[in-house]
Amino acid sequence: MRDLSYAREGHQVFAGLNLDLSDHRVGIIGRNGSGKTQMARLIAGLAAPDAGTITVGGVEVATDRKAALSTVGILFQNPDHQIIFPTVGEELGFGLTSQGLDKAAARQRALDILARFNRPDWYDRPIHGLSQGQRHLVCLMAVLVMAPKLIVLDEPFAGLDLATTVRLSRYLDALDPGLVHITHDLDSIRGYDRVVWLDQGTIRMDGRPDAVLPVYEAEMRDRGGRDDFADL
Ligand SMILES: Nc1ncnc2c1ncn2[C@@H]1O[C@H](COP(=O)(O)OP(=O)(O)OP(=O)(O)O)[C@@H](O)[C@H]1O
Repeated sequence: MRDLSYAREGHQVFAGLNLDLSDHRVGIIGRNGSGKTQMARLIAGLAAPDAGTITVGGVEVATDRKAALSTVGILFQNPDHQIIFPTVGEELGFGLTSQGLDKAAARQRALDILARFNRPDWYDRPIHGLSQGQRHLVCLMAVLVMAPKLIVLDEPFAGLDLATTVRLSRYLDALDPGLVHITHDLDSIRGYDRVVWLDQGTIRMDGRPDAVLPVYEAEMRDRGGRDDFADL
């Protein structure tokens, strides 16, 4: 991100931010409202900056939407905000056909990824009949089928049972694409290469997890211990 400025409905979220997230696995932490989700949307090219540029793997994601689709994938907390199509197969094939792949090739790629996740019978399954955890898995497969260079995770495990969370985290950790993981669950990023602490749209601290997380935790406990809600 270079000289990034971005406002939403009059609220200045970022003003001249510079940040390079080229480490393999980066955790992003910060209080509610610090700008994490807006940063995720900007990195994925779902929103365009008012000024400055965001480049992922050489692609300017806000302007080159087609290239951005196969460069960066994003997983949200709520899969229902992400899923568009009635069946699993259509959901998995959509990104591929919009990249110019013909229907038969897209179907094969979708079947391949379903087989990889041990769900060969899901192609024609209606998504409304899947559980929340299963829908998360569909979203993850829809991202992976595009073979992106970077995956942005915006609290994707909230509401999932522990076994599913551990399994999905384990899977994501072993992947080749870079990860930018936004979370309030500090344990899930302790083993990452780097943690960036966002505070009111600026970088408060940036470094290895064992340097950043203890300072963050101490400050949050200190703030939480006071009866002052004015800073929310
Ligand atoms: N549609 C909007 N209109 C106006 N302001 C907005 C809008 N969306 C977000 N904001 C503001 O932008 C700032 C950053 O919001 P953001 O959703 O990125 O926070 P966050 O760090 O993801 O918070 P949380 O941890 O609660 O999810 C907040 O001050 C928020 O009020």
